Amino acid sequence: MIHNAQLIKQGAEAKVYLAPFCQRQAIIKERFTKAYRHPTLDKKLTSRRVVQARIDTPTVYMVDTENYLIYMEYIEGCSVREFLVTPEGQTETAQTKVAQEIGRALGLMHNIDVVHGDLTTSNLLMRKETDGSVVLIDFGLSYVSQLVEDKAVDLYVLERAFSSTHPNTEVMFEQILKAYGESGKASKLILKKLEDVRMRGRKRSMLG
Ligand SMILES: Nc1ncnc2c1ncn2[C@@H]1O[C@H](COP(=O)(O)OP(=O)(O)OP(=O)(O)O)[C@@H](O)[C@H]1O
Repeated sequence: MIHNAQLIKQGAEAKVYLAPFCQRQAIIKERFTKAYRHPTLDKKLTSRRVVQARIDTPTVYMVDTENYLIYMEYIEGCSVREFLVTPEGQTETAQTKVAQEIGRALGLMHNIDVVHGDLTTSNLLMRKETDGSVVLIDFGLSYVSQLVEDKAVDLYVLERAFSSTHPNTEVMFEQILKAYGESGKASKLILKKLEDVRMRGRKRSMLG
């Protein structure tokens, strides 16, 4: 039981709380499964890379390995998923701006060989204080890889999340890929690979 905590999400693998911590609001994530994988070598490498590359992610305040809790910065704002159902989120201007932010953030992340592993519009938050700049969250399935294929699959997972959750966002996703193509080192190669990954996805769904 966490003191004064407000449950904001009950998932299959974790509970997410909003709670006071050192005179501010913090997010506390409680995993039910075995201890956080965060302190393993791989996770340390991932988080160091992300911080060094100045990719915007919530600052981790504390990891309580005994109780499977991670304390992190509370990002005031909303997820891209929530934003896209607001009237403003359905305008072309707003979607273009957010798409550029997302594409740039993903380009930076892949530049440092971090593959997110679970890109969805719920894992992209928009910071209220900086007028909607995009913050990446939930690196629980992330890993370090230089492979073009892994990065292309990362993008494909997000593409599927867009097409299954947000109708009429094909143009927005194209804009994400355009911004991504302009910000990554090998991004043109990765975008080419994405076409193969899509084709495989289509074949698989045709086979049932
Ligand atoms: N640092 C944060 N600041 C603000 N809100 C957050 C933060 N971390 C998580 N949230 C909120 O809690 C939700 C769930 O968080 P998260 O994705 O980390 O949990 P999860 O249970 O692993 O979810 P998923 O089912 O997407 O894997 C987010 O979509 C977001 O609304």
